Amino acid sequence: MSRLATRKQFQQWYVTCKGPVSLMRSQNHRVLGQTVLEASPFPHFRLGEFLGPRCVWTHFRASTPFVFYSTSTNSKQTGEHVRSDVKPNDRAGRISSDDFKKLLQLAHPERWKLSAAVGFLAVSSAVTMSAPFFLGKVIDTVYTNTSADFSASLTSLCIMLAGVFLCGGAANAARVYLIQVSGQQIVKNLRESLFSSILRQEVGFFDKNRTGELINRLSSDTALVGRALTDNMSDGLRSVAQAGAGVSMMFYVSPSLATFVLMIVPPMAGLAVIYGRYVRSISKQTQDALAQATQLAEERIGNLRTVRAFGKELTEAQTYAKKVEYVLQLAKKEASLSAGFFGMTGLSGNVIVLSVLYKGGLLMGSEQMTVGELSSFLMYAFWVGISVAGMSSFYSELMKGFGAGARLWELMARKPEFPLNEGLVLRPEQLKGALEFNNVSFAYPTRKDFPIFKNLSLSVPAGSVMAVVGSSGSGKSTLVSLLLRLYDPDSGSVTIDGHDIRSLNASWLRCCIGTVSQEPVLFSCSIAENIAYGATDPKQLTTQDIVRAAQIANAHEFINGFPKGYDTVVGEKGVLLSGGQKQRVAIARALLKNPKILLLDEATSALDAENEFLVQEALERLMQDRTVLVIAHRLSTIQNADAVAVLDQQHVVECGRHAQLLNNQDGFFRKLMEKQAFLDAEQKLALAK
Ligand SMILES: Nc1ncnc2c1ncn2[C@@H]1O[C@H](COP(=O)(O)OP(=O)(O)OP(=O)(O)O)[C@@H](O)[C@H]1O
Repeated sequence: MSRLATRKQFQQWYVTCKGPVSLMRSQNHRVLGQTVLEASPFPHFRLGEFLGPRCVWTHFRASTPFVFYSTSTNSKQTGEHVRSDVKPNDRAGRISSDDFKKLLQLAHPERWKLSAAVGFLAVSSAVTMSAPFFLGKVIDTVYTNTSADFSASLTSLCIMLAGVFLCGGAANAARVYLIQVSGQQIVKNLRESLFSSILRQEVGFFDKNRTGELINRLSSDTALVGRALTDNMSDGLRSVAQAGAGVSMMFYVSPSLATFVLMIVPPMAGLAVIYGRYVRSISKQTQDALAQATQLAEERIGNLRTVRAFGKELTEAQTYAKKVEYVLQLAKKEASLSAGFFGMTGLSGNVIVLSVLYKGGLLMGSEQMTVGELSSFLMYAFWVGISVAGMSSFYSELMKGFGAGARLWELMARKPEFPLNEGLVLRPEQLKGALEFNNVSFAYPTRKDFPIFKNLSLSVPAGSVMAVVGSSGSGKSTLVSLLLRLYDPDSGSVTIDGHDIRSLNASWLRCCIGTVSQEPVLFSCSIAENIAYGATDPKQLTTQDIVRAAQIANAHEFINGFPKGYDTVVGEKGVLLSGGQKQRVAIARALLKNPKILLLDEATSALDAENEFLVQEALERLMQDRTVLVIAHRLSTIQNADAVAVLDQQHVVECGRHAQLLNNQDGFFRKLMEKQAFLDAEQKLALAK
């Protein structure tokens, strides 16, 4: 979470957006105020005008795409019309000593390889920079051709030079190898710790952050940091060393020609740098636009079934076409600017060479320079030009690395709101499974102004089955999330056998609770692997264990019906299985977990009669001897439960046995059942027709 400490920093952040926006100020997750801007300041306004100086965390919601940019740092953030957490990176473009330290720490385990690489770099650069001098000597030897043993001295000079070049080549190869291996090692370490840091975060974090953005940090930001530390650092060092050595050698070979060159090069190089920066900013815009198009494509392809079901292929294709058209326009602009840039740099390079030849020719005419010296000088000028160009790209790549690094440190340092593996672990015989919600009030972190529960209390005795009913959106699934401690209540407590779950070890707690949801998610691997996922230690499992679980879950037969049996791969999210089959695999998975507490979310979508029977039978077997909280949609589940809790108006309005609740003529449950019965009758009528 980045802190926007002073008003001055705020003042420099601007927003462009065509539609209404709302800005929310909060501190320590408490909303301090909200400003809704309907239309007046658009399309361009300054954040500082609307937000106070002590605002440390700002939520921004807009109805159309928006862009944030800072005039002070020239950095920018874009977004779609969905909500976004604004974290302007005021440090963009500036390197703090802390950032530098962190980068160095990252390189520390690879210090020996990197030091060796720097040694090889020194050797290869020395060879590269001595080459023009000795080549000049060769040219002079050939040109003057006066001595009697001309052939012998030329041969020995060339053999010596070939040996030196061979050493230079070998040193360069060793440098490249060591740098690349260390870079990959650093990226690997970074990815490992970032991935485990992401997995440790609480579920609320994933409500606020987009998956695509996190994946991007994992794949490209880590690669950028690795490259900045290794390839860029090595290329940068080489450029600096070669530019320094080149300029010195130019002065050594001909001080007057070197002074002349240094008078014309800096202004031209300055112009090229300014122009290059402009080209880079356009290129950044193209990248941003491309990222938006890719994001759209990713989401629509990932949810192709929904697109198809709504017949939106054409609309989506047109939306995508508009986005890529925008990318094309920017790319054309970039192309013409780049064309100008490269044309100009090529021309200026030739102008410099021409000037050196002209001035060098004059010096040769007055016998102040030999042909070999002029050749050496030209080669040094060429190397200096290449090294200076390398230094400018080194700087921009290093900045990119620092920017990516800052985003990674932030994520890696983030402490999850609930630690995963701390707290009390009960002994197996201590765990009975009695559940209790005591005066629980709760609102989701992303919607603090929309309470889901107010002083809700509910008690589920150990070993009993509690059915939870209520209209859609009344908070049934939220009860399950609180029990799994995916979120913490704002007030009140949730207890298991009298222990507040906040005091229990969260990993252990989740091992004691089995869940089967309406739409179970399977992973894209084999059926056997999906079932084994439920076991605490899958390595201890035998094939018989998996088959037995599948048999109890009524899944064995259909699995055996597949040509590859238990090795059948189920596709992304289990898309290659039917709804009923997925549920039975999920039940087998839960059976292997053998939990004391079971949280079930019955499927609302009707299965065919046979599947319904098989799933129901499997569920009944799974429920035996456990405390069960079931979000019930079937009358039979409600009738067979030990108690039924009815959720409405943010709390439990009724709780008791099915028959008892039905007897209450004005009760919410009775009305719900009447409505349900009415719906059922209508469904039967529709089927009969
Ligand atoms: N991650 C979330 N962030 C913010 N709000 C949420 C989140 N998940 C659910 N909600 C909101 O919380 C409320 C209760 O949702 P919940 O899923 O618990 O209801 P439900 O009774 O299970 O509904 P249904 O029967 O339709 O599945 C809804 O208004 C929903 O929009």
